[in-house]
Amino acid sequence: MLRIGVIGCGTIGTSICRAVDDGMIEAELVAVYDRHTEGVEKLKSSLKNCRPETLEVMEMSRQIDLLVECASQEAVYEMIPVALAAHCDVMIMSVGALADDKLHRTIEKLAKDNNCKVYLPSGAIVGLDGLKSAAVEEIYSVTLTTQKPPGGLAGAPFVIRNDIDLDKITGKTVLFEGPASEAVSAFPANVNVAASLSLAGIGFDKTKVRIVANPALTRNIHEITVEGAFGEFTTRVENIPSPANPRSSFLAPLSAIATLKKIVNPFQIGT
Ligand SMILES: NC(=O)C1=CN([C@@H]2O[C@H](COP(=O)(O)OP(=O)(O)OC[C@H]3O[C@@H](n4cnc5c(N)ncnc54)[C@H](OP(=O)(O)O)[C@@H]3O)[C@@H](O)[C@H]2O)C=CC1
Ligand SMILES: O=C([O-])CC(=O)C(=O)O
Repeated sequence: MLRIGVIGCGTIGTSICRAVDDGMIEAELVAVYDRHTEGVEKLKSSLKNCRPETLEVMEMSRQIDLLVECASQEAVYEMIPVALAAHCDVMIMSVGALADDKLHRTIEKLAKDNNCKVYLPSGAIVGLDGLKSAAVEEIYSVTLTTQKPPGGLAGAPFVIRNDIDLDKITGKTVLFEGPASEAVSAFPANVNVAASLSLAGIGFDKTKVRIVANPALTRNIHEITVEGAFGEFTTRVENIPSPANPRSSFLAPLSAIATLKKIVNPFQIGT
């Protein structure tokens, strides 16, 4: 059975561990880790069947087949190279870290040298399947417009740096417009999806991102428009925010669980 370790015991990590615990994913949950000991203990005590150890990445990687990162972009730098060097496959949720070309190339080389896979779930967006197919031929443009209730953008470096008082926003306001390369560091906990889009399509510099604070919303909306030799498509998802972390949409942990189910399933459905 696939042996997994989970880094980050927050919203997504907890959902993944519970899905393994409930038998929804046929895997063994060997270890978990978070920089907050109380988060780890809370998660472990909520599990009915699994008894994971608490292990740091080096020790964890010796005992698992797949490391699941659901912590932060910083954790991708710290832990993914370590796991790949120890011959573990990896799944990355904080995909925005891969906008750093040096890190991207390091991860790609380690994965190839150690014969490992790097899984990037679709996360909170829909349409990556179509984009991947379309990208076989020329893509002319990819645009992501993300709208969140202002509270869902709290703590973003862009908001802090520009001294934006999110409580004072009374109407739909465009906060950011620019390339995905800038968006993922300006809003590291909000538009990791822009990184997945960039990697599946035309790269971080050409993928355009617009981030909108909209106090009229209770949902996180991601709208994607792709134009290319194939024609044009638009997808729009209205995501219910995760109750424990309004920055992350509920679809994100579901996507992580679906990816793990795909890894252990002999049938590989979809592009
Ligand atoms: N690809 C996608 O579509 C999506 C990606 N995401 C990303 O997935 C990641 C997880 O999201 P979510 O579960 O909602 O986040 P949470 O904040 O709920 O949980 C993350 C946990 O990991 C901890 N953590 C962060 N960095 C480290 C580290 N270097 N070492 C150990 N522990 C660490 C956090 O601590 P602390 O609170 O101190 O940071 C926190 O306890 C985030 O980066 C998020 O932006 C989220 C939604 C969609
Ligand atoms: O969950 C979402 O809506 C998207 C998100 O936070 C991210 O991509 O980082």
